Amino acid sequence: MSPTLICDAVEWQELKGNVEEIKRKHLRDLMADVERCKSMMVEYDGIILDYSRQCADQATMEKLFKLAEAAHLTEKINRMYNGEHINSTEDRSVLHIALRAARDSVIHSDGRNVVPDVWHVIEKINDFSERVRSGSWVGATGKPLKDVIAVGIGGSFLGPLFVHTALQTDPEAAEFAKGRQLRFLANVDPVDVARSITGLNPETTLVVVVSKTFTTAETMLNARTLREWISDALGRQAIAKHMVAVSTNLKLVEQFGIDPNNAFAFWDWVGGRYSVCSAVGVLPLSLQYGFPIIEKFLDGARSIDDHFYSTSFDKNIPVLLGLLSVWNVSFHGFPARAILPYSQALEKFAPHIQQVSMESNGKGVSIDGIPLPFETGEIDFGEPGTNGQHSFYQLIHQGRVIPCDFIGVVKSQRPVYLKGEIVSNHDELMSNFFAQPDALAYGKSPEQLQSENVASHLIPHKTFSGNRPSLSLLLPSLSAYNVGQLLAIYEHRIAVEGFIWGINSFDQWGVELGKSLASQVRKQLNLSRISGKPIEGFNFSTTTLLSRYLQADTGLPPDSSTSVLPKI
Ligand SMILES: O=P(O)(O)OC[C@H]1O[C@H](O)[C@H](O)[C@@H](O)[C@@H]1O
Repeated sequence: MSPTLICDAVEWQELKGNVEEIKRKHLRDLMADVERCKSMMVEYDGIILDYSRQCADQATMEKLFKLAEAAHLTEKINRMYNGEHINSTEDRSVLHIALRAARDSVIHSDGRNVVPDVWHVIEKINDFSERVRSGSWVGATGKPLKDVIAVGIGGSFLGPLFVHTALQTDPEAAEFAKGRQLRFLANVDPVDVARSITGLNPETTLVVVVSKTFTTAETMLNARTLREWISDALGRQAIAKHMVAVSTNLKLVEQFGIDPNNAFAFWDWVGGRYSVCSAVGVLPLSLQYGFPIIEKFLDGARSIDDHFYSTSFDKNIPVLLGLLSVWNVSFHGFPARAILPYSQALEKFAPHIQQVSMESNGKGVSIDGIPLPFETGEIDFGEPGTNGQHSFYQLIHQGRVIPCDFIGVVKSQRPVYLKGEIVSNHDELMSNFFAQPDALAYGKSPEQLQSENVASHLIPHKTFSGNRPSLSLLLPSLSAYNVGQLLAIYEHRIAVEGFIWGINSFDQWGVELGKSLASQVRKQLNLSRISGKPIEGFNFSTTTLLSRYLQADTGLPPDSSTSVLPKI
């Protein structure tokens, strides 16, 4: 494929022209065209995508599909599914689809069919989680392990947290989780350690250390801290019963002191932020809910993998979503995207997508290393509706234009109805899901306000310009299967955006610089605390702040020969 930039393609220029036309139209008028709206609704496997409230028309869509062809989208998707090294800067394939592939499918990476490897680990998780859950695997003092702390950060944390939070209130999953707890320890802040162990007994706790590299500073210090917490209470030999690991680096797992038999592997062709369907998510989630529930989650993701691979662009939900994001960022110039699930169970969805999207697509050069003359990625943020409505929606309605993803669920996980109320509680929630997109699209004109006899000095304040784009995704329910579908839709959408922009969505060099500067600070803190060495090699600003920091009492005993665990 040629190393030219997509913005030089005639198809890109065509869209530049189209956006000027679209800007002259108001969504109010676009929404009046029923044929247009019909063409902007697709359904697959129970999920409906309605993108009729995008500032776009059928001509835009045709041009976006042409842009996709110009960007060789189909070839790029095929190269991903064929296990080619599309993550070229790390010389790796990108095969999270293999993590949820059917047992009999064949997916190659470097000449090897990886599906049997995947299923070998799945079987091991199934077996281990069942032993822990049934009480046949017990802790060092013979007690069943009913609580799990998953230690990990970034991709080794956010996806599993999102899925866990979504399943916690699913009636079927909750039934299987009775009497068990799953907690996460991500931040290296000792306060997070204190929170994660408060109320837990080491005798009945299993710690799962999750790290692709097994070198991440935060995770390793937290893992050492929990190792200390267990051995302090139960002795060093208890580690074998109370700590297991998920990693691609099984050598380091063993060096840490975890029995290699209790390590669950994954592979370098799984990116951290795309790893929730590997042992990273499947192990802690199976410990909590049992593997049969998590298998449904994998099935849901697989359904979308098949759809993404084989469906034409005009009916392909992840492709449509990805193209619309490119349209909003690169042609309309909208820098952000709000993710607004009308479901409290999806409260950790936006934080997960923040990593998947911003770590994948926040890049400054093309995959061939050419500086980009256009912006990539978007600023993702979000909160469940209706909470967001009482927080930042003011800005979305009358301030800056932010394309919104409204995500709704037809059937509540926990229906409630109060006698005498005109609607059920879920209907009340969903009234907002259906109303907000129109409020954004149509707005409210000064003429409407005048006809309502609004005082003239308030008219500018109460006017809504409208013409603010959104799209709606309606899921039938929020079962493990649907959660898997939602995850895969966003994973592939984000890949589509990167494929169109011509960047590498699967590396993350931008996280390295801060890490290496932190290690210089760590060395300085050690030298200053232990031997009173002066601060050297930092600028005026950092030197001043470090001096202030070092002057204060740490709250720790001066003698560093004993460990101190959080007081709880
Ligand atoms: O799983 P680990 O190797 O511990 O990595 C955890 C995280 O580390 C870094 O911050 C990367 O940018 C993330 O993509 C990754 O998920």
